[in-house]
Amino acid sequence: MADGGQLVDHRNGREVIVRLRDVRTQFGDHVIHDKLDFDMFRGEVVGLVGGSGSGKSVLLRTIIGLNPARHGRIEVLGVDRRGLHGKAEHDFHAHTGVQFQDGALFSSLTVAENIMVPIREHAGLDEEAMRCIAALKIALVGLPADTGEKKPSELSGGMRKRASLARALALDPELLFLDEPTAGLDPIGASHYDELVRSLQQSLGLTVLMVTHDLDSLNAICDRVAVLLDKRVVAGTMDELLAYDHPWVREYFHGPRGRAAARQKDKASSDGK
Ligand SMILES: Nc1ncnc2c1ncn2[C@@H]1O[C@H](COP(=O)(O)OP(=O)(O)OP(=O)(O)O)[C@@H](O)[C@H]1O
Repeated sequence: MADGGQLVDHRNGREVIVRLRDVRTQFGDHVIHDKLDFDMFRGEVVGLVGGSGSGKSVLLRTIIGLNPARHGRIEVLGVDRRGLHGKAEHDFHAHTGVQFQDGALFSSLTVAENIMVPIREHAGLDEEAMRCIAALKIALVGLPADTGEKKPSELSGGMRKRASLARALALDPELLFLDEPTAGLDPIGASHYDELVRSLQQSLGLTVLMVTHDLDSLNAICDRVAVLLDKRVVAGTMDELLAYDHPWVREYFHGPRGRAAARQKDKASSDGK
């Protein structure tokens, strides 16, 4: 195994933007991650998969600093997470955007007001400028302009996901974390969301970590896949993981859903020729 939990070394001089070494997380006696290494390179989309309860959301929360690691080193954007407190931590959050599993929009606020929350907290702009930025982000994620005046409860599930993505992009982050963003969407809605993330990643130069159960998303937009296995990360391209011999990996990637997703990918690439 190469550095950072990689099956094959993909560094090739690329900038490591997230670097975890020997990380352990636990709740009481329940150890979730142990001796975990993980690297992410600038500009890539990494899908994070693993069995239910394997610790995907906890890993994401640990990287962004919402869950303290018991042991190990976590560097994000070249900064040691553990050394961040007060203003430095506050500034750090401006460089990262998060779309939580349930969207986590404030139900009493309109979509525009939701997007303005992080801007108000970090940028200190006047009301008019914040409204302009909110309108821009709403357009960026492909929502109609009048969505800004609506409450989250007035939106469809797919629109709420886009609204929550717009809020995650409010401060033009370098790093975007998405926790099961396509859960609950129908396959067409999910594939439109995937296309949106890919095009935003390319146009804005984002680095994206996406927790997912969705094999279609992995095939469609992820450059590499990180699998949580036995409390550690094993990361590689889809082809490298398909060749990796582990019971969970075999069942996940080579089971009926894995085969269907692979057929879909083959069809998409032959249609594109
Ligand atoms: N705040 C917490 N306190 C105690 N245990 C927790 C806490 N958060 C998560 N856990 C436990 O950590 C483990 C990993 O949880 P996590 O939510 O990361 O799993 P997951 O891989 O994202 O699962 P799923 O795919 O079902 O969403 C679970 O056993 C969960 O019960």
